[in-house]
Order: sequence, then C-alpha cells, then structure tokens
Amino acid sequence: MIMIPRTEKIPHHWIEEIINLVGERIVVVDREGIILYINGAYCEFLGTTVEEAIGKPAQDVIENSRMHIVAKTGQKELAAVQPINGSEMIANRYPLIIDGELVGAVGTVMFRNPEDWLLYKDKIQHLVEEVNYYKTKAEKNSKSKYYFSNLIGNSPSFSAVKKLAERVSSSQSAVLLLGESGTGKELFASAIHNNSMRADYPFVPINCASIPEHLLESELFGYDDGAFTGAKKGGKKGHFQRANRGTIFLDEIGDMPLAMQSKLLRVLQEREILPVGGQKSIAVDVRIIAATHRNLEEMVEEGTFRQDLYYRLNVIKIEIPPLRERNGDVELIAYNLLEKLERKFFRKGIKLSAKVVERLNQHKWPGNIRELENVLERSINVLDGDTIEVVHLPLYLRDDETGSIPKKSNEKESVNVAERHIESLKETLAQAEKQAILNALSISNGNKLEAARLLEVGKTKFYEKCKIYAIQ
Ligand SMILES: Nc1ncnc2c1ncn2[C@@H]1O[C@H](COP(=O)(O)OP(=O)(O)OP(=O)(O)O)[C@@H](O)[C@H]1O
Repeated sequence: MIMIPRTEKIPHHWIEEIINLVGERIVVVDREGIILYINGAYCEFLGTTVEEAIGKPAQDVIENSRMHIVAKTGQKELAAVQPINGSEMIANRYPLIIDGELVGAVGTVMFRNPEDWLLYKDKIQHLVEEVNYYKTKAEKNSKSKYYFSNLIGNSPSFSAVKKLAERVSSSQSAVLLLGESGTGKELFASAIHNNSMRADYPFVPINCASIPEHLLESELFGYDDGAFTGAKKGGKKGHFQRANRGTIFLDEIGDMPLAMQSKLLRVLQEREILPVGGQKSIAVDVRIIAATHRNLEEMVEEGTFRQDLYYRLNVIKIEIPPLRERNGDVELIAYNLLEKLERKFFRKGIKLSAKVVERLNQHKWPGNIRELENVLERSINVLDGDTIEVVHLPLYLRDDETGSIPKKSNEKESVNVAERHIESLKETLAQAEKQAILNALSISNGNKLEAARLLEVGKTKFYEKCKIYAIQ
C-alpha cells in the first residue's frame, strides 16, 4: 500500500482520477478559448479524444460552448443550460484567476457517463418537460401582471398616451388600442385592467388571429355537452365566461371574421353569451379591450369590418405611438430590456456604446419594441465583453456605418477600412438572409406564414430556410 506523508501534496497523476471519480466533465481553456486540458470523460461524451481536443478552440470541440467568452469577461456563468449532442446539459463556467490575473476559464458539465445520462433522461426528462410547460404558463400569467409603472418611456407622445390610459382605466367602457405591431398594446391592456376595479378578477388575453376560424366561436363562448363530435363531455367554458367580472383582451380584432363580428356585437349589446350547441344564454360581466394594428376605419369602408361593432369598441380610443416617434425612449427602453436579458443570460453590467445608442436612435423600428428586444438578445449572444458595440448588432443595423464611410478616402481612412473584418460574400449573404427572416418573424409576431408573405417567398422555401439557419 502506498502511504503519502500528510505534508505532501496529492500526486499529480491522482488528480485526473479524482476528477473522473467525482463524476465531472472538465475543460480548461486559456484566455483565447484554446483548450489546455480536457478530461477523458468529457471527450468520451463528446465523441472525441483528449489528444484531438487539446489545442483546439473550445467552440470547435464543444457545441454551444461559451468558454471563450468567460475567459474574456471573467464573469462566471452557473447552472447554464447547454445543448450538446441533442441533450440539455447543465454547465458551470468559472474564470480561472491565478495570482490575481485572469488566465482562462474552467468549465464543467454535469453527468459522468452515458449510462448516468440515460438514467437522467428517463427519470428527469419528463420533469423538465413539465417544468417547461408550467414555466410557459406562468410566463403567460405573469404577462397579465403589468402595471403602468412597467410601461417604460418618458417621451411626450408616450407620456400623454400613458396618462390617458391611466385616466380611463377606472371606466367600464370598451377601449380600442391602436398601434403598430410590438408597440405594447397588450401591456397597456394589462395595465388598464390591473389599475381598474376589475383587477382582482381575471384578465384574459385572446389573439383573434391565432385561433382557427372554425374554433373561434367555441373558444370565445364555450360549448354545451355534445355540441359536436369530439366535444368534451360536460361541455367547456369559453374565454368570456372565464373572464367574468374581469377584462377580456381581444388582440388583432381586425382579423376577426365577419360572421364572428356579428356574434361579438350581440354579446356587447346583450351582455350575455350563447355557448355553441346551447339553448340558454348566460349572462357575463366583462369589460372589453380590443386592439389592432390595422386601419379599422378603412376596413369599415371596404366592408370587411362591421361599422356597428366598430362604434361599440371605439368608445375610448388610445393610439400608441410607434417607437420611432418616441423621442429619447429607445435608450431608456433598451436599458430596461437589458436588465431582463441579463437575468436570462446570467450577465451583469451590460452597456451600450455611444455609437450603438446613436444607431438605435436612427433606426425606424418597424417591429417596434419587440424588434428592439430581438436585436439586444442577438447582440448579447455574440458579446464577449460588457459593452455592446456596433459590430455586435445585426447586419441590417450595422449597414448605416458602411454607408457613412466618407467617399473621399485619405490614407488614414483606407487603413481603417482595411482593418475592418471582411466576411466572405457567401457568409454576408447568408447573414443578411437570416436577419431578413428574423425581422419578418419579429414583425409578424412569430407567425411564419405571415413572415413568408412579407418576404414574398413560398411557404416551403421559408420553412427550408428556417431549418438551414436553425430558426425555431
Ligand atoms: N413601454 C414598454 N416598456 C418596456 N417594454 C415594453 C413596452 N412596450 C412593450 N414592451 C415589450 O415589447 C414586447 C411587445 O409588446 P406587446 O406584446 O404588448 O406588443 P403588441 O403591440 O401587443 O404587439 P402585437 O400587436 O404584435 O401583438 C413585449 O415583450 C413587451 O414586454
């Protein structure tokens, strides 16, 4: 038996064995993100060997690795979910500080061997799915929990609208929220509800455009027992009943089919609903807040929206200004969104460079705040320091910079141009294509068919491109 004197350190060759025994997969990178050490267990899981992995950039060996980022920022990232080989792993990444100097990073991912992983998959995977389900549901519920204090913006145009909405929240009358996509109509509806006497009762948001036409009536008004084949035994309550004494938010009201518009009008007039297949009407006490990005007056003239319904909904009209007309609000909102994103990405202290603020202020924001959210999230994904610079912005927002290069070049400028990182034409085109798809999805609120229509490409081609660029 080998005896080690107590004063002696653990022999070097024991360390690897100890690491493997405690079931860790470990990787160590230098400041450039090059792998200095990786243990056998990790390599086995990755389907490589220690010899092959050492000396390579971590991103080339480990899928979705952020080790090179931690080695630069010095900010640890704990319990981050990292998809590897189609499985979600739990990764911890620590900056490696030796003698007070940041020299690299150490990363671990959980689960020791494929058997452990399979065991985990069987036992835990369904729990993960359940958690995800409840998380989405909770997010949806918390979405209804907005107050006027959550509506960020100090510009005169926005403050006036916010004040008006606050003033009318105590009224019982219907509200019509008008504004481009992503301007915050749902947030306004939620804040109005939470500031009203109905706040203790449900706020039920419905997107009229996302419910298939043949289901809209039963979704809104419910159905009675045996109303149609496949109907749930005992019938089902509709959204109006669920919203009783509270508020129903009918988003995209301009997309409601004419036949349904007549039925909705009847509910507004009679204050009662008739479930599908039902014989008896049910009284409901619901305040209606409707919203659309469409021009309802034009639709009334064209005959695609009922005039009487328009008058009923348009008792209090609130027009939310687009982001480009909200002077000074972009930076304020961007920092507010960054706080949310920092929590999501386990980051802290992210700033915007002055040039980025300038660029954001110049942009027209067709997708409004939702587009701004997407831009910031994308920037954080490629950020390896604390400050978002123009290079971190999507290509379409960087373009102006290229456009602003002085035409008359002098020596200094040509050096600057040469120093800029030039990507291949193929890569540039691919990035532009991907960004165009993301923009269209942002504007269409994630609706792929609408996005394909905006881009004037066929459905199949659109789905194909989404697959190529891994857009969900
Ligand atoms: N004033 C604001 N301050 C901070 N965040 C905001 C503000 N307005 C909107 N947002 C954020 O922007 C995103 C879009 O908001 P929302 O869904 O309310 O827009 P919408 O006008 O209802 O969009 P659509 O018409 O496409 O349904 C949300 O993530 C929301 O949290």
